[in-house]
Amino acid sequence: MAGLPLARRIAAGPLWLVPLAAGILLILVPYFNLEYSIVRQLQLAMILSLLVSGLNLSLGFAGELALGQVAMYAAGAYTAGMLSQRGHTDIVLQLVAAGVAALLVGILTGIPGLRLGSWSLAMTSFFLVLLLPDVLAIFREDTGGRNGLTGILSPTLFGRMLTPEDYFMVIAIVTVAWFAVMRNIAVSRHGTALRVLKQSPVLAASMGINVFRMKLMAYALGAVPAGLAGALFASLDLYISPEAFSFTVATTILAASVLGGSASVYGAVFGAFILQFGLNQSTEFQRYSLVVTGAFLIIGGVLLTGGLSGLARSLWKRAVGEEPAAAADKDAARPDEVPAVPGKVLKVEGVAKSFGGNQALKGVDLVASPGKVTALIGPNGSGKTTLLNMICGFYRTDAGVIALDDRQLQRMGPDRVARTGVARTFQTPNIPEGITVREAVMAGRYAGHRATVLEAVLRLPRYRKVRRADLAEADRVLDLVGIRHLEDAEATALPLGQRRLLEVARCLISNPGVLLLDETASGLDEDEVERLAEVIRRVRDAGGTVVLVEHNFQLVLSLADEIVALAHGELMAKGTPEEIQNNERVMSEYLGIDPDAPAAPHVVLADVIDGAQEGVER
Ligand SMILES: Nc1ncnc2c1ncn2[C@@H]1O[C@H](COP(=O)(O)OP(=O)(O)OP(=O)(O)O)[C@@H](O)[C@H]1O
Repeated sequence: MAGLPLARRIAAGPLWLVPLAAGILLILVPYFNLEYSIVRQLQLAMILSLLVSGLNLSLGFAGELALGQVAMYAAGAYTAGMLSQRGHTDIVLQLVAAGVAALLVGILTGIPGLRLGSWSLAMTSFFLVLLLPDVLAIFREDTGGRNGLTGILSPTLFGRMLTPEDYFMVIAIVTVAWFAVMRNIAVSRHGTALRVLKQSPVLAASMGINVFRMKLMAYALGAVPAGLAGALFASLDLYISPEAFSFTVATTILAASVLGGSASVYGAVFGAFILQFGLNQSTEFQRYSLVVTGAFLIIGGVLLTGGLSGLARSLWKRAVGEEPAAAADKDAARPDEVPAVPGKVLKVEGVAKSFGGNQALKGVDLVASPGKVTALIGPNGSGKTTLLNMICGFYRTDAGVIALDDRQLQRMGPDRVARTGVARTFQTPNIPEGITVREAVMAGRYAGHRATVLEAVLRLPRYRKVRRADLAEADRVLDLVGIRHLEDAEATALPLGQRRLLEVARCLISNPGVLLLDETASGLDEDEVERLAEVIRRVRDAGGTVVLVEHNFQLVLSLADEIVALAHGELMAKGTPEEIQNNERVMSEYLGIDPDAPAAPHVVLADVIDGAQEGVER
């Protein structure tokens, strides 16, 4: 697809200039002599877009539904209002205090909400909104209770009283500054890590990311713009009351987020402006605001995947004419020299696990060494995946020891196990949406190499150093698996074979002590299996420790240095490929080949295995 020439030219330039220009226009609105009603709607829309942006951080980026933005909005507004009542009218002071107060509310409500897991954050934050009027009533001496907070003084800046025009500019500058922060977070390694978390907490933990801390960070950080919005709102009308923080406002924020596209940075602005101007089109709309909001929610959620920003993005892609990933060059050159992949010794001794009365593993031993491929085979239900999940820390052992070199893993959670050096792929490739191949691979270094969110927002030297290393390492491992030519493609758009190679690259970038490959060849055609086998050989020859859980017996025979065969949760056989091929129990129980059948087994074994394989593969 060729695309439109103008769109291609714009796409080649720095795209961030577009929102920057829009931001500058917004700041300059007071010079355009617009009607008062429009100016007011613009101010309210900017305040709403701050609220929506905060929700997007937890809902759109981290995948956690939280409705508590309104409570943090109120925390910011009442903090600023009460400061003002007491004569502290400086808007910068109020913004800082409101941001901190909202952050505290975010942390305090986020910890129990997230600890309880699944839907509890949505529920706790929902109750927070319902409880708000009562909380304000309890502290009515300070908050004015249901009557609202009066006596808020006009805002000042460094001792100077602000005119309405000045105050518009303050709101616009805060909004533009927050969206610059949000954009820097979204395109940083933290933004990618949040998308990993949204894709799957299991994936995030397997990459060494502390899921709880990451979710809390997204939720609490999302509180900051809500606090800022509260402070800006308090000084806008110089009066606040509980009605401004009602459940209707919570649904408006949610509807604007979904309509604009919650996984997008600037979608918050689209959604907020449409909701703000839409709801104020007529008094009828305002009277039935919940219904109107619901309609917007349905339009955004049902008719538009990814909201308006998702629609804009796909139209833009069509205009620019991006090449689909699958059409890219298939046989990219791979480097002859492979840098070392220093593996560690994985030892599993006497590991047992039962699920209720079902004894899935009954004391299994396994040793995987550097520079070797150790294959784990067995019929369906023999306990391979259970063992893999126990090595990775997803299941606790009932008995036995799992160690990587000298460190015991069996009591660690999955993120700690991953940080110790265990990396894994998944039976179904687990790849986050909305990021490129390069970003998906770089995410594998997130947990092992730190740069704080503040360093990312301000692009400080440590962040830039880590980022440079992320990029260089991504090039290295993408070269190693042979898909570097696809690094700018959308990761989820790759065909299955390349997605599996991407997962291997994402593991390798963390310099794993052991690489666990969970049925990596399933669903691949012959060429793809051969490419995968070549990659595994390269990793092994470079000194990596590889554990291969695989149903493709031919692949296992061609790659493995040692094969461990399980049956009914127990060791059935262990040995070299040759020994396993000659093991009658493996032949009969795993492959269903009758050892007494009249044939010269070694001559026809490959054909027999091929035939038997169809029965084994799922
Ligand atoms: N979370 C779980 N809860 C209950 N039982 C489980 C759980 N996970 C595994 N099992 C049981 O443990 C046994 C081993 O299953 P497991 O998935 O480890 O086998 P497998 O060898 O990986 O099979 P497959 O080749 O089909 O992936 C099975 O009986 C399975 O039903």
